[in-house]
Amino acid sequence: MPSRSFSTAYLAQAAELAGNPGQLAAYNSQGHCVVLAGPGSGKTKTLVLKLARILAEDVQAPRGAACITYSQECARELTRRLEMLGLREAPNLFIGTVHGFCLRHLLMPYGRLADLPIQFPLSVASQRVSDRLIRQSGDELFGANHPYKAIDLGRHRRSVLNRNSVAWRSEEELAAWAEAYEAALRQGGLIDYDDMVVYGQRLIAEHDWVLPLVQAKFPVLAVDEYQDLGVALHRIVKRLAFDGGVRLFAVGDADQSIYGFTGADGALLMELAEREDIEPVRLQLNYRSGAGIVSASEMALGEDRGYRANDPTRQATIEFVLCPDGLADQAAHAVAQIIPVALDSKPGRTLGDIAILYTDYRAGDIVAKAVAAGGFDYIRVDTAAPYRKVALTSWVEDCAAWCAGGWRIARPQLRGLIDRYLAFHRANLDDAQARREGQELTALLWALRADQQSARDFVASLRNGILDRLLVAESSLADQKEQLDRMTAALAEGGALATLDIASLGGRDGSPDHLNLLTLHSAKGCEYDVVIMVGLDYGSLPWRKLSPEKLRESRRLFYVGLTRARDEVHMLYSGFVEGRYGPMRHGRSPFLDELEARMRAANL
Ligand SMILES: Nc1ncnc2c1ncn2[C@@H]1O[C@H](COP(=O)(O)OP(=O)(O)OP(=O)(O)O)[C@@H](O)[C@H]1O
Repeated sequence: MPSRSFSTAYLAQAAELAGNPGQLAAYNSQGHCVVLAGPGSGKTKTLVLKLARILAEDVQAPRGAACITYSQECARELTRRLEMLGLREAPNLFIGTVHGFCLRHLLMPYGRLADLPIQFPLSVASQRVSDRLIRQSGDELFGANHPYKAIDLGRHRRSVLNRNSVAWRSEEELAAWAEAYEAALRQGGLIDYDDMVVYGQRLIAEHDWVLPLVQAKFPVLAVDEYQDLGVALHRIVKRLAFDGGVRLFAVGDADQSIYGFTGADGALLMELAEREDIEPVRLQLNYRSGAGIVSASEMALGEDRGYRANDPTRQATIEFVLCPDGLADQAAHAVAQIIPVALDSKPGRTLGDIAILYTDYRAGDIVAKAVAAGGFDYIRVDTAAPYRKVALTSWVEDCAAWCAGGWRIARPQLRGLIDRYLAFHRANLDDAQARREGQELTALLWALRADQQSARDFVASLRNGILDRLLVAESSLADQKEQLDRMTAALAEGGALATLDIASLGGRDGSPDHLNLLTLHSAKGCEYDVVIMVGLDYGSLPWRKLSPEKLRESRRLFYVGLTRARDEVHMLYSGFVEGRYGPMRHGRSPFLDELEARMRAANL
């Protein structure tokens, strides 16, 4: 057990690992370690504790660690959990997405020296500009209404890194489109999100001198959700760890790999775990779900992984519900029947403990309408959400949480908010400047504390007070400014979030008073008492006529949904999906047929 000074929260959590030999082995590991484990097995918990321990025992400031993950939601969860242990974003602790790491810690410091063929200072294309250039370059090459899809363009760029290879040319149209789009970006002096990782990889692969510089700053690299990170990051990790002497601690679950369309591949995690110089650790206990849900989820996956519930006596509810009149009927049933009963059946359970999961934002629109008609407030996470979570919008939400009362219990911590704010300044601030900026932010947030205030006024004050000035000075934040502008527009009179108050803005990642509406993809990494999955019809999940690989990925998506639940899973279906020309009656999802048959055979 650790020797240096640790917070009480750390000691309490670390003590919990003592009962789990796998977690303990990972926690005590001395070199590179990869934790492979199923849902709810405490991978993220082990990762944050191990990182805290390494930082206290093995690494001296100003050296530190980089902790990276795939999405902004996961990065925020990591930030939250590390803060609870007393660790927060700092010059020697990076907590964020792979894109943020590549931009801030590879391309910005070393890209110019390496003479990368991109323009410095770096300027990141906003989503709007990037979408426009993709569309224009495609139309110019192939004419309007061409059959090629932007999603495939992205996958090709992310997954084939060698532009001189046969693989790059094997999809000739996508290669030509990528080259035209990138030329248009460069003409505007811009890079996009994929460029960050692709050029980050190139920098690391082609310039040996970068390795000791990264290693000097970050002798430790922790990666969460490894299965989602794709081939470019995999190469960055391998080069840093096995050529650059960076110590690696990675966790992931290939069965939860659901981003194949972005080029991610669960096999990369397995490849890593099979190396001789890595200590692999497997975790079997599921702390999250009741035993019935653990068994059912393995049946849904169609694989026997040997996972067990930590508490085999805990009750679980799993039900299949036919709602014959389509998705709106399913949503109405969830609102009128399932949610009221779920709220009543466990003392202290709130709306925040319940989630409705669906396949895409169109289904989200139908669900949101039914939920609003039922009089419930909700938080919605999908592509139709009024703004995307990027580091800046997440930070604004966390400032709101602090001002709305979080300051009383240091959740989030003010120091963490200041350090994240300083990290938005791409130019290195000297100590005096950093202190001044920190003092200014503190004074502003202190003045904005209020238990009740409109979110619109709060965001306007934050922008007028400090943010707009920052955004004018930092062109590399253009993509993030776009999302902040969308947040501002949604909060304006007549906007989708016009009535939001500061506490709800701060609680958009989870609030006891709001039901959670999410796509199955966004639910990754989350947990709820009660999970209601809607749209489980053939043609929706899975789509029909999928390739075997895409069908496997759909099954994993179904598995991710099921495994979010602690106590109850309700699976709703109608037996048809709405098509362009009316209902298409292909029956319910074959995943449900299989699962129900297996559960019956096992007497579950
Ligand atoms: N040793 C332990 N003792 C008690 N509770 C634990 C232990 N390890 C993890 N937990 C709890 O189990 C739950 C799941 O943990 P965590 O989120 O770290 O799992 P995960 O493996 O990252 O899950 P997923 O892959 O589904 O996102 C959390 O509520 C966590 O606090």
